Amino acid sequence: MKNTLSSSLQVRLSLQRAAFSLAVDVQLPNQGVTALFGASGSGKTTLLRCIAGLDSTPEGFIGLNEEVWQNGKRTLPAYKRPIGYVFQEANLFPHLTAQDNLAFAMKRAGPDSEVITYDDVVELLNIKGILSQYPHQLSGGERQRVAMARALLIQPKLLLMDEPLSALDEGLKQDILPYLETLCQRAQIPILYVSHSLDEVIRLADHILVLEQGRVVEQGDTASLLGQLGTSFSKHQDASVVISGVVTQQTPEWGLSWLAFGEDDLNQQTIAFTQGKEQRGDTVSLRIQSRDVSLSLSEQENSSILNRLAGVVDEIETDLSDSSRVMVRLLVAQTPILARITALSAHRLSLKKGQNVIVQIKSAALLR
Ligand SMILES: Nc1ncnc2c1ncn2[C@@H]1O[C@H](COP(=O)(O)OP(=O)(O)OP(=O)(O)O)[C@@H](O)[C@H]1O
Repeated sequence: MKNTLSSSLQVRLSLQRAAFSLAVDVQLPNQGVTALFGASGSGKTTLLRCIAGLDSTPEGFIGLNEEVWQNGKRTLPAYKRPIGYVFQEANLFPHLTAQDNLAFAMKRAGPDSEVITYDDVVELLNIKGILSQYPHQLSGGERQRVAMARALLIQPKLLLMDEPLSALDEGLKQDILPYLETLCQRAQIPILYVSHSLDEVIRLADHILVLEQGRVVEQGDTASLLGQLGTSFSKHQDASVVISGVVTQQTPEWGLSWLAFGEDDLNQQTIAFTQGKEQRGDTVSLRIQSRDVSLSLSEQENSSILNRLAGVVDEIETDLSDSSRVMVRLLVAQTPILARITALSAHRLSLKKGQNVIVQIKSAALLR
């Protein structure tokens, strides 16, 4: 089934199921991770299942790059779609070892493309030592890593992940997230990733699609969506922005690295953060939580806060559910940063659009 389409995942679907209706018309990037975010019951799983061909929407259109999987006249059955699917539960065959579960997937692999080799998958997900085990002998996190390996060894052209970490406890989640991050960076295929966790979305997603009652209400690349007001993210208690830049300086004696960010070389600012494995010259993304940002009208020379950046107030949003707080969108070197402060402070500082302020960010609070 071939058609002339631009390079992307195109999904146009409508489905009515009792009181719930799904109506989606989106064109998603054909690379990187797109997070599907939204409240319980908003239709995230239903959308994935329709894309996979597990739920039927005869009128819809689904195409990836030049392949059409569904166009109203013809529908490619689920088992013929080159899709890897990772569910909340690993769903491995209980009577097969991890290795045999993988071998089963490899038999299903499409003949024409090798996304990733067996050795790479085993190394990437660090499962060499558990290949001879049966699923019941594995921990939840190990089972989920095998399930991810299995999904990749189908050599899919699209990977669907439906809350793959939600059944794991917090410790296991933190153990498995780095594998997932590497997988997302290394896999040269588009990934649709359903999650309720803003933390996971920020760490993994390049793009975000927000669903509400079966409709797409927000979408965009992660950094710009997080930097806007009036979205579900700016109202989130963990509202954050992500800034990317280059490490220009390191002071190991103080355990700090310095990141230069900004629109261009002439208009850059530098921010200190706790040193990790990064080297000078590396590109690094930092998450700044709005609650860790404070504002001042003048330089506080005697402050313990290292990061004191010149910024301009761009927009102020009142919090309808809590009149004691406001969210201020600032531009620092043309980069949006959000500050959640009290309404009283905003009043005392007479904050208004276009005002110059000093944006103070605690280095110790910055997250990689
Ligand atoms: N098999 C089904 N028959 C009837 N209604 C269904 C069926 N599966 C899901 N629904 C309904 O469709 C709506 C969307 O469900 P869906 O599972 O896609 O939401 P979701 O966003 O993935 O939710 P969650 O985050 O809780 O997993 C819900 O109202 C749900 O009750």
